Amino acid sequence: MIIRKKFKFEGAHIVRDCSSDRCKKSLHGHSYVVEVFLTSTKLDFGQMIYDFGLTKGTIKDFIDSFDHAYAMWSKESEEFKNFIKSNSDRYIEMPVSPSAECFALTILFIIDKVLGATQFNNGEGEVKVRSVRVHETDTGYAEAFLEDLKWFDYELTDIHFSQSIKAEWNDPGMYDKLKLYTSGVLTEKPFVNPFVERKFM
Ligand SMILES: Nc1nc2c(c(=O)[nH]1)N=C([C@H](O)[C@H](O)COP(=O)(O)OP(=O)(O)OP(=O)(O)O)CN2
Repeated sequence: MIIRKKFKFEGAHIVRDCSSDRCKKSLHGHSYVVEVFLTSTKLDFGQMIYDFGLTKGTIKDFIDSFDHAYAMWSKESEEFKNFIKSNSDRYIEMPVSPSAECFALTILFIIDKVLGATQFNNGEGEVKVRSVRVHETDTGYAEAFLEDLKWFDYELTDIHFSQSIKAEWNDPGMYDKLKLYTSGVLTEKPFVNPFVERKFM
């Protein structure tokens, strides 16, 4: 079984080296729609794969990082990157191009790590991200699966969120915690879901 939760963000980018002239040469934006698909090995005590509400914490905060933000490939020139950094508060530097494909891969990559760093407290099974679909326009989307992550060898430390983005997270330290847990420095899962008092056993 698969569940799906939809998120949205308004983002800006340039996709260098693509075939579309407008896309590769001009800064432009899209109203992105992100669909996150989750699976599990069993249903939780509420007979759900994963309560939709639980995706509105860390996962939503990460996706919302891209809202009103400029997403740029770290391969951009230092001059261009410095221009963005000194003239725009919200930006994300990524080791991959900000194409729909790479947004999907990057969001999938982070959600996979977030789920691994989350302590589930309502009898959930092994909750996994099945895929992430990123709609760039009404007519085009890219969908990334875990097996596609093999195309890139990137680490959480290669993705940089600006200070202004981090300041708006419910926990401004969440990305540092995720990096510490993923690298094994932190041994306890940093994201803890609420305990649920059960009425039916
Ligand atoms: N496979 C991909 N192709 C394109 C991407 C992408 O991320 N992955 N991105 C772009 C551009 O960002 C562009 O702005 C969107 O392109 P397109 O779908 O052609 O946009 P239009 O609004 O012109 O499309 P309509 O057909 O009018 O809906 C280009 N390609």
